[in-house]
Amino acid sequence: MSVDERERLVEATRALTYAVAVTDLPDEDLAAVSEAVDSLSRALRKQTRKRCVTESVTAVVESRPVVLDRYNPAMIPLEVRFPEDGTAAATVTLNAVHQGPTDSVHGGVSGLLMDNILGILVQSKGLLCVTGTLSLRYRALTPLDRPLELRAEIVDHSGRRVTVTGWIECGGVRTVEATGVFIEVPSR
Ligand SMILES: CCCCCCCC(=O)SCCNC(=O)CCNC(=O)[C@H](O)C(C)(C)COP(=O)(O)OP(=O)(O)OC[C@H]1O[C@@H](n2cnc3c(N)ncnc32)[C@H](O)[C@@H]1OP(=O)(O)O
Repeated sequence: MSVDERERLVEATRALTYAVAVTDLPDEDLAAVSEAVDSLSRALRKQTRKRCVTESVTAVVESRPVVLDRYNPAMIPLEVRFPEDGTAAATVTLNAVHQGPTDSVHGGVSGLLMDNILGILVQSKGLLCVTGTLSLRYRALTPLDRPLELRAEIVDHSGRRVTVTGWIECGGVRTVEATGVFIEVPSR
């Protein structure tokens, strides 16, 4: 499968996930849809790989911007920009698929976004790290269906520890603040 065709399939699957999350069809109509979806799963499983397609670390260091989780329909694709000031930035809009409290983003999903943008900033500097600690402060509910601005900046690098802070803002209101301690690991 070419990469473009894979991306198209992933996009179509995300659209399907959204449709499943919000459909209000009666039960009698859902049975036929379930059968069709099962049949698609069977068709795709005729040939499988062990793990999802991901960006290589080299691509992350060299390409600007980089798109995270482009090929995994269960994850949130994030186009990350790297401004001249050394930070990382991204804009994303979430929908009912990632709903937590009414009309708001699930807190764990905000944590995922923060881990990803903080982590990719560290990797963009050529540092191979894993998340050691991620702390989150939820200052306000993060709305669904509105553009969210994500930001990350490195505040300290001592020994193997890289400390990164970041936040999510919506309409100028900061809803989530994060601090991550990333630990350098030997390259495998
Ligand atoms: C591609 C897009 C970006 C993706 C971003 C997403 C990244 C992730 O989610 S990674 C997955 C989640 N993280 C993990 O699974 C990590 C699991 N943990 C581990 O592998 C290990 O505990 C690891 C590597 C963090 C530390 O183990 P180890 O290599 O033995 O380190 P260790 O010798 O104990 O400590 C090394 C240094 O790190 C510090 N450290 C270790 N663990 C932590 C921690 N959890 N928090 C803060 N500091 C820590 C130590 O204090 C020590 O500091 P110093 O050098 O200043 O004395």
